[in-house]
Parts: sequence; C-alpha cells; structure tokens
Amino acid sequence: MADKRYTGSWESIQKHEVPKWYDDAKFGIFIHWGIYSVPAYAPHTWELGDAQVTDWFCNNPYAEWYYNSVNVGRGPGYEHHVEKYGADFKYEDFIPMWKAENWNPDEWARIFKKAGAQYVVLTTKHHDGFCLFPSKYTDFNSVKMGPERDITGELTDAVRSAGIRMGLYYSGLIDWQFANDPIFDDDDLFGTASPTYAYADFSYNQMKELIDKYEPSVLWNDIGWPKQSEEAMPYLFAHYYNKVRDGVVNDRFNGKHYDFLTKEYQVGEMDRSQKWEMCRGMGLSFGYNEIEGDDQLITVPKLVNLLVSTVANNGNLLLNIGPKADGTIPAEQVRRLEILGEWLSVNGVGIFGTHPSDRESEIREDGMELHYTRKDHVLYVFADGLKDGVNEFLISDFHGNLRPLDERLQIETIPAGDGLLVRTKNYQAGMYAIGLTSEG
Ligand SMILES: CC(=O)NC[C@H]1N[C@@H](C)[C@@H](O)[C@@H](O)[C@@H]1O
Repeated sequence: MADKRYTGSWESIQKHEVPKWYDDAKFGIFIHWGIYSVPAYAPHTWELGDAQVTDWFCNNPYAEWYYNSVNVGRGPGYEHHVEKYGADFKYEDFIPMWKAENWNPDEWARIFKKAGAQYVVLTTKHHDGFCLFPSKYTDFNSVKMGPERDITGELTDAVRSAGIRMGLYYSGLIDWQFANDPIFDDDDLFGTASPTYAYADFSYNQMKELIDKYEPSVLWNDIGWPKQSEEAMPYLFAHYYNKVRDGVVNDRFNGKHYDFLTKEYQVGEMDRSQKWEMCRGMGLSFGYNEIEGDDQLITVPKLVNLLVSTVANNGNLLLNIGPKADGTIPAEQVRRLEILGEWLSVNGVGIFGTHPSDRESEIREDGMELHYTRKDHVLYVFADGLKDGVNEFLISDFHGNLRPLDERLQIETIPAGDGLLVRTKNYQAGMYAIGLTSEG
C-alpha cells in the first residue's frame, strides 16, 4: 500500500519518524557562502555559548554577520569596515565583487565525497536576505546579481551526482531586507524578527519554493519561524514530507516539531535519547573569515574526537566550511576534510550506520577517553587521548576480543576480571582516536 499521506495537522506530522539514512549518516558538511564571503572578516573572539562572552553582537566572530557587525556602528567589525572600505561603502556594494569565478561545484562534491560526508547543507538565504537560488519572490538573488548562477541548483546537482544527499538551510526568522535595525542583544534580535505578516508569507512561500524546486533531504531552518505563520507549519511540514518521504527537519522551527535537535558550538543540550546534530565552523565562524588561518582552526585530533564523541552519543556532526568569494575552499579547511576522510576510510565501519552502545562515554582523569558504538552484535570502542607508544585501558564487563581497525596498530588484549585489558604497543599521534572492533 502506498505510504499514507501526511495531512496539515500536528498529529499527522508528529507520526514522521527519523529516517534510517539520517540516523546512519553521522557526518555532513555545512556550507555558509554569501555576500559576506567577500569582506570575509570578523574578530576572532569566542565560541557561541562561551561563558566569557561579553557584548557578543559588537564583537561577533561570525563573519556571516558582517552586515550587522557594521550596522551596530562600533566594535572591531565596524572599525575594520570603515578602515578598509570607508564608512560610505554599503553591504550591497560587495555584491558585484562576489563573482564565484573559480567555483566548480563538482570539485566541491569530490572534496566532500573524499571526506566521507553523507549529506550537505547549503545556506539558501542567510540573515542578510540574499537568496542563493532564483526565487520568484525576490530579485535579491544569486541569479539576478553577483555570481549570476543558481548556486543551490548547481550544487544540488553536483552533490547528488556524487551520491551525497542535499539539504538546505534557510534563515526563517531573521531577514535584514525586511527589518534591519542594528542588533545589540537578543532583545533586538527577536524584536526585529519577522516584523510583518508580509514577511511571514514571504518566508512561507520561499520555504515551499525550495521544497518544490529542490526536494531537499534536510530542511535546516535557523533561529526560529515566524509566529504569524506558525499555524501553517503543519501544512508546510506535511507538504514537505509528502514530497520528500525521508526528509528531515531540525528543531529550529520554534521547536514545535522536529526530527533532530541541534547543538551549535556550546549552545544546545546533547540528549542521547533523541537524535541530535552538532554544528560548528572549523574556527569560530561559519562564513569564511580571512583572519582565521590554520592556527585558529580546530586541530585534526580535536575534530576526530568531536566526530567520535558526537556519534557515540546519538548525534551527527555537521561540520561547516566557509568558501571564499571566488568559489574556492580555503586550503586549511580542505586539508582537515582530507585527513578526516583518511581516518574514516579506516575507522568508518565503527561510525557509519552504527548506533550508540548502552555503554556511556568515559572521560578518564588522565585525559584518555573511551567512546562506544555498536552495529548489531558488534561493539566498537574508540580510545582517544592516548600517548605515543604504550597505553593501557580496561573495557569493563566485556567478554570477547577486540582488534584494531587500523592495521598499523599493534595491541595486546588480556582478560582481566569481568573485562578485557587492552594494551597498545606502538600508538602514534597520527592515528588520532583508535577504533577497535569486537568482530572476529
Ligand atoms: C543558535 C542559533 O540560533 N544560531 C544562529 C546561527 N546559526 C549558525 C549556523 C549560523 O548560521 C549563524 O550565522 C546563525 O546566526
């Protein structure tokens, strides 16, 4: 019997279950690309949610917030703009400078495939309101100006041709084409959010446009959804799920319905009992920030640890890249994707398609971490924080044997009480977190 259609009621859409592909995917690539990629500047300050944050919006590390960082009229973003471009240089003056002259979507898709990414999420409209697709509802888009290309369409085709799923990000609540008062704090942020019914209709129509035109596997809405069209949400989700049966939506449509929870840097709670997704840039920004060089980006060991600890606790990692205005991905970001891909080519069997084990992650006093995943009857153990050479750790309440996924690693295993003592003999830092499998 054909799948039952969803109807425009909260009761109907709540029946939607997290599809296997999303649960198994574990690793996706987030892409923030826009007008802000031209100035590509933000102060390198804090992670979102860092307790040390003071005056976030006037010291915003998010380069994609460039418009507001200038609009507030003070702080390092504003000073940088005035010094480099002059006080009269408007944000829209960057549009003709965004040429994407070196953009090859197939090259991006090749890089993502090699990295082991299973899905991609592209900003189709960020807070500045500029659309990376030929919207019927505004000419402020990447076909009519700037790159003069349907970035969403071209990347969707390239990504799908590479066998990767395509998701779309949309800034549902904030659009500085409709309300562009300077944002100094959260009150301002939510005070300028979706100011009119006209905007609520606009965003509803654009979300439907994106669904109908691209049939994305992920609808990644950001910050929230207009209150004025909250009643229309069940219909919008039903329309989406009827069109994309195994599509997923995140928890930023005011949290009234979601397939997965979101965490962003230090904001958001990780709840193992539900599917969730961790998103972050490789530095402190999502949009390309030219002052974030290799030293300012997350190290590869920390990146591998983030992936392992996220997956072991029922999450996916949505790792962001911030392409340059010309369409190239900064070399230091590509390098990290390449190394992550190499690690996954050896250890991915313990990551992709696995589920959290009932064993909780262990963070030991000496800095060593043990994370567990399982696939059917097979247990995978990931040990991180190891030192060169010999390391010892006990897998408690375990009867069986473990062997390394990385053939370079030599280990000894010794039954010890109700568990198994594992001793590495030749660990090297370049192995990052080591994966062990109970599969014979
Ligand atoms: C927690 C939250 O609402 N963050 C909004 C934040 N999301 C990031 C993925 C980026 O798109 C930021 O620019 C955006 O403000």
